[in-house]
Amino acid sequence: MSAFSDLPLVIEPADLADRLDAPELILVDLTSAQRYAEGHLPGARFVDPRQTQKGQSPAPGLLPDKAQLEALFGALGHRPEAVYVVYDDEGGGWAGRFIWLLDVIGHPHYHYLNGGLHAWLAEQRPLSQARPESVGGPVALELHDEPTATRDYIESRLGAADLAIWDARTPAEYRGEKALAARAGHMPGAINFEWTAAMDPQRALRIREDIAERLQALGISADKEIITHCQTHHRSGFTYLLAKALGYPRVKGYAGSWGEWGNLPDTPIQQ
Ligand SMILES: O=S(=O)([O-])[S-]
Repeated sequence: MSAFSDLPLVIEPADLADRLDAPELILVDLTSAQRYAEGHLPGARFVDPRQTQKGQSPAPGLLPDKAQLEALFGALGHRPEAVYVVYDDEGGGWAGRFIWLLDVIGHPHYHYLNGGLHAWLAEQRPLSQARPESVGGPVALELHDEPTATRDYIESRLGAADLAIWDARTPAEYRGEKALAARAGHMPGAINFEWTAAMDPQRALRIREDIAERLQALGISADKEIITHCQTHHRSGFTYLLAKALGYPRVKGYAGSWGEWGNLPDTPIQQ
């Protein structure tokens, strides 16, 4: 049995500190190369957030090629019994996107460190500059479609009573006042709740304690299928993670996000 078996998806620094030596742990740092070099959680392996995206215009947030993912997870020492704990230094965008990737590869054992590096440092916990060795070559992976919404899937579901499209961008992007694509605005019926509004700056960017009620009041609720997006499915990595952490049963990330939707000529858009 794993040392992490009894823990919820979102864990606290003390939970992790007690388990840093667990053999099944793969601790993943999704900050930046510079931040990682300055000091990271002991034993953490750095993943450049760019490795989690395809990186090609106009929709850089699409899933990387399978071979890239097999190399990435091989280097991390991926194995069926591994338990991933992921963190970043921005309140959960890249960490959440990595959790979406774990769902895509069908790996169920993972946790998000609430507040990430900020929460760890706020508790004066130690950092390390030691870099764990890369573990090995590519591992064979099977990719799953269910965690991901495509443009066609979203168009087939628009207007459904049991659908909530969670737009994690800023209100200005949502309203079309700020354009990061050829066409600006939002998907018909989408609900705007910007990702940072779910973080508590007074508690080292941990998830706000009243988040369940706030989302429920907006109609982003557990009885709906949730499809979340931003510009490149980076900010919505966090909202994807959050919906899962709240126990919502049907959650998808739109990897194409606004980079795809807003650059297509014929997708329906509201302002
Ligand atoms: O993907 S993004 O909206 O954070 S640029």
